[in-house]
Amino acid sequence: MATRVRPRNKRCAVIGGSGFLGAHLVEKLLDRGYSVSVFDIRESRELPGVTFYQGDLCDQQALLPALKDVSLVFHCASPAPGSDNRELFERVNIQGTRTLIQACIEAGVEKLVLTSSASVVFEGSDIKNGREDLPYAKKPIDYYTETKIEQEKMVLEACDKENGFLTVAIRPHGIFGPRDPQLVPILVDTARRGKMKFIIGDGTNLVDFTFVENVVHGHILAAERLRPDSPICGKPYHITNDEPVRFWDFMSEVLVGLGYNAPRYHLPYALVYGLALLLWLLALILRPLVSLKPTFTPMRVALAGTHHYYSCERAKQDMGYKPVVSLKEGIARTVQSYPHLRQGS
Ligand SMILES: NC(=O)C1=CN([C@@H]2O[C@H](COP(=O)(O)OP(=O)(O)OC[C@H]3O[C@@H](n4cnc5c(N)ncnc54)[C@H](O)[C@@H]3O)[C@@H](O)[C@H]2O)C=CC1
Ligand SMILES: CC(C)CCC[C@@H](C)[C@H]1CC[C@H]2C3=C(CC[C@]12C)[C@@]1(C)CCC(=O)C[C@@H]1CC3
Repeated sequence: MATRVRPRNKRCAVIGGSGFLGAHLVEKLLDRGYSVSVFDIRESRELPGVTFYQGDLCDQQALLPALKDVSLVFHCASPAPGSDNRELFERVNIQGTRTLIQACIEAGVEKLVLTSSASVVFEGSDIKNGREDLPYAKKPIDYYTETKIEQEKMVLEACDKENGFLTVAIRPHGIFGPRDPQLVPILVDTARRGKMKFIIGDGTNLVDFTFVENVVHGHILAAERLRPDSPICGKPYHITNDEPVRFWDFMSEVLVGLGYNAPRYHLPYALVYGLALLLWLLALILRPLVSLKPTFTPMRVALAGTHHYYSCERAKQDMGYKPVVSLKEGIARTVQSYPHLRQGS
């Protein structure tokens, strides 16, 4: 029997495809008839239609086989944002992205879709309905944000219609959903250690939390709309649930859904932020002797106590984006997917 050869424009690669977002993206791409190469430093679960390449993004020779005969690349690899390893962020997010762009050009890839972050404009103070024309953070709040800014600039500047290499950046915010390794697990761990009793600030700050399937939907729309005549070339796009929610209502809904108490007592934002900063400094000073991992980092406190929600009007206009799963439904599906994190299990 003759094997069906998939057209080149249905072959794509997902860099970081073993991760939370990457794996959801791979599953949706398969549903839509793509064949997928996954490139990741970590192994992923085997799926029909997926060829897995294990390697480091910073190694061009390792990347090239994964990009062979591929016209579309999604780049969603990054070190975990919670780390404070500057060298690792610079190596993977900056040097690795530069290497990936060179490898894409060498392999004849036509389109590159970057997973950036709405946090590239966040400096720790309120952002309400922020649009994509906000300037990049001048004082990024951590190394993750600092290197995500450089990464996004590099990818957007590489957009070259004349030579047939098109790029776009998707900026999601607060991704959550089944198999997320950070938001729900960190929240539950904090609750289990009895530290989720307090609301930082007055609890009215609005935030975007975006269900993973909406983020995937935004990536695929961008990839399919990315053509030389399209307005999206070389631009960043916010992708959110378009339903800003009070940070503490969201946390409470997840906690209560899993059988834990919602936080009740208020603490002043400035006090908690100051303490988090002190702890962070202490951890830095003591690093040669002992490894301290504070739960309440300055970044987490800033995210928990300020407004940060973004407009996705541009994505609606230029690519017809509309969330496919509501916040309510997303929370219900997420809570259901973590039976092992329920209170008492
Ligand atoms: N989780 C969130 O709330 C948000 C995430 N993002 C971005 O979305 C992307 C995906 O994030 P998640 O899926 O949450 O993270 P994740 O940690 O689950 O996935 C990242 C993947 O990148 C891989 N990776 C790391 N270093 C690598 C290297 N040197 N070479 C090859 N692969 C490497 C990891 O092994 C992992 O599988 C990242 O770019 C992140 O900055 C943006 C906004 C919010
Ligand atoms: C201990 C509690 C005060 C907070 C627990 C939940 C947090 C772990 C998460 C709440 C907002 C999340 C978030 C991110 C990571 C996880 C949270 C801090 C990002 C920093 C992930 C990477 C990004 O690009 C931006 C995200 C913003 C929201």
